[in-house]
Amino acid sequence: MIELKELSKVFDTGKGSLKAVDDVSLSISSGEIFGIIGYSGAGKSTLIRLLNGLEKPTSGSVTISGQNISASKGQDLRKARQKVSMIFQHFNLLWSRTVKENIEFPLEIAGVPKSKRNARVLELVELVGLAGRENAYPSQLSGGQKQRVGIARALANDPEVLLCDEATSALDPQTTDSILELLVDINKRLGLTIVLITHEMHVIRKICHRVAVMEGGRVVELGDVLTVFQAPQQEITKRFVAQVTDTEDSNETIKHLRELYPTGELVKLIFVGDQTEQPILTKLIRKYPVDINIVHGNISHTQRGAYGTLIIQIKGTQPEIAQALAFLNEESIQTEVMA
Ligand SMILES: Nc1ncnc2c1ncn2[C@@H]1O[C@H](COP(=O)(O)OP(=O)(O)OP(=O)(O)O)[C@@H](O)[C@H]1O
Repeated sequence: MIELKELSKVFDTGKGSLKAVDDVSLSISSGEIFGIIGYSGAGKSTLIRLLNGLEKPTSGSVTISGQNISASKGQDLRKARQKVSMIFQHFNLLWSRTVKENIEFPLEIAGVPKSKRNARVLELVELVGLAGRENAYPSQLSGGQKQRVGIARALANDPEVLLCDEATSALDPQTTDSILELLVDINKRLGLTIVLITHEMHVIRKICHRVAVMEGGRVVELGDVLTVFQAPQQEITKRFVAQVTDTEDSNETIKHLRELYPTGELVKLIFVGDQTEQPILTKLIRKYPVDINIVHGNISHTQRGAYGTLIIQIKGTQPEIAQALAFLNEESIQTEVMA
């Protein structure tokens, strides 16, 4: 569906040249929700502008549904860009137009006749949950409602790809969740391919199928969300994953427990997918004469299934503890004895 091949973008700054996107190759399947995460300056915005044809690559290519966007010009480029739509952090609505008129705008530009426009706008208003607010002005809407208008407007001309540029960064956590749910809903209902850029790992965890981590213009890690959360490879990915799993609390608790119980072992267990629903600890204490103390735990849900971490203290003799750990490994639970 989307194919990036050896894509690079170099900017000439006053102080020399700067590689904002550096040799990126990846492909995104039709119907996928693909996340790109990185800190400020990593090259995410430049990459997304290359995707919608607003920037020309210095080298490499962007192909969407078989059409090379980066090599197209004039009428061809306009046609190719119709397949791609975008929503923004600050919504980019027309303030002097109502909800209905904002959503209608891209239809007007595309030359859709007035009679057809009305029906399409009402359909979109319904789809994004704004029924009853058609005649309100953007200034009368909450942030979440403004983004719903942005989404409806982006969908007006039936794009194949929706690009989301930090689309929830200006929203509070609850509103963020409702917009993310809407994106998942339209992805499923319309089979729309979604590419989003963000610096927030919870956005990736909640809705993406796969994730690419960007640093210094390069994609340094790429994989299925569940795999990346379970076993991040790069330092930067570990930091992003820690945003949504580790808490200050757990470190404090471990330190505290170490002082309270100098004996035994503190072990971090990592569960993935179906394992999160199995009574593995019950089996363990029935089988081995060890005591288990649960110190900290959480389960997170991704679009690809659940994963969880649990920190336990195991008390018993050294051979008993070793047997218990071997049992957990046999059950395919990843274990990490904490120092
Ligand atoms: N038009 C431009 N001219 C010169 N340098 C640019 C231009 N656009 C981006 N850059 C530089 O390219 C690098 C990548 O910027 P980019 O905006 O793509 O990163 P980002 O990951 O989106 O960060 P942010 O979230 O802060 O926008 C930065 O060092 C930036 O200063």
